[in-house]
Amino acid sequence: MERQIPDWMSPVFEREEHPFYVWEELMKTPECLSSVLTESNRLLVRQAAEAVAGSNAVHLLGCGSSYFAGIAGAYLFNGAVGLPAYAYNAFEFSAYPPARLKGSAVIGISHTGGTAVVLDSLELAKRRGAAAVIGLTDVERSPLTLAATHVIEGGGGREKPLPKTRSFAVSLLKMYLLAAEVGRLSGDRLEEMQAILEQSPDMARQVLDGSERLTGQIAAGLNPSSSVYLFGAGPNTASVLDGALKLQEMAQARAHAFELEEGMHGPWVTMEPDDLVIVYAVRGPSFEKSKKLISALAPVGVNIWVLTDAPDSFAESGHHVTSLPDVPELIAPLFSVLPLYEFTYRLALARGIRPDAMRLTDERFLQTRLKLPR
Ligand SMILES: O=P(O)(O)OC[C@H]1O[C@](O)(CO)[C@@H](O)[C@@H]1O
Repeated sequence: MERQIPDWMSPVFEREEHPFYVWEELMKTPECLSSVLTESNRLLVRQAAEAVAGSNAVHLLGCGSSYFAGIAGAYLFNGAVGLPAYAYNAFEFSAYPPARLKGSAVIGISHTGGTAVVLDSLELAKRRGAAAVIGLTDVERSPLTLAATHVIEGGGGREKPLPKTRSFAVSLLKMYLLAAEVGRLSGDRLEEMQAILEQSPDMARQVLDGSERLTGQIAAGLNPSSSVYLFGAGPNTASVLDGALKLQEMAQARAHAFELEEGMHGPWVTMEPDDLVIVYAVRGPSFEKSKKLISALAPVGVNIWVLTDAPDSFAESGHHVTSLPDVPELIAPLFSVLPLYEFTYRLALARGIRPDAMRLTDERFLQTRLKLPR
């Protein structure tokens, strides 16, 4: 069948064994975070923050991982900066826009800087009188750069494989730096958060190194037909959404992500004993409820993996436990998502799946991908 493969798609067909591109990109996360922390970028952040500081609300939008980064950003703007903030899928924003965009800040997130509905959304925001139209992209001189009034770049350029990993952490760092600066301009002291962001490349490296062994063990022990359920609350809602997306993209796993409370209102009854349940139990308003979910699931017999900044609370539990860094919950996703990517990569290898390919080596899926409207 006659067809044109776009250039950006060709790397997904290149590698047939470890290390796949997706692994290389994930391992580059620390250096890509460092590339955001440059003097020139700090200037861009300061200029963008001045524009956001005078706004009456913050609207964040993107697709896939970039949308989920927006969800995490909304928690921070609401929780630490005191600006009402909302996150949207970019198509939803452009087709069903919120009322009263005048005077607001609209932040479009796109790793590639070329996703059409993100560009449409920023044009709409300008027409409707937004006070600031900010773009976060990892690709310099991308269409997003032209569409936005302020752009925060850096981040290592376009990821080669279709499933993106480092882009989520990079978008979060840019957004957190922006929020911290807006907070500073408004008189809030977010110094602890700022200090952690400065150390984020080293901390990300520690999380990646520290979780590699356990994530490999969990992946190797999982039954090929098992589903994966992910539960997270607050900012870690973004982590479970992105974790599930990567499990689908890289390992074609049946993965389901839920806000903690939502998952307890029905979806849990579809679990089977061989399934894996991943629960974020992070100190904060949802910690006790997460613990109760974990202990309530015992009779079902599922495998449980707890990601927590309070590992002592689960020392005797018999579950898989990953220790997360001791950081404020509002910026936790920058680190807490990383073990999920490692697990997903190992699961793809264990299941004989090429994680770069997003199933496009199967002609039927390739034909569909080429026809999907973007
Ligand atoms: O951030 P961008 O470049 O707009 O792309 C969005 C999404 O597209 C994908 O690459 C493929 O669906 C996701 O991994 C990513 O989150």
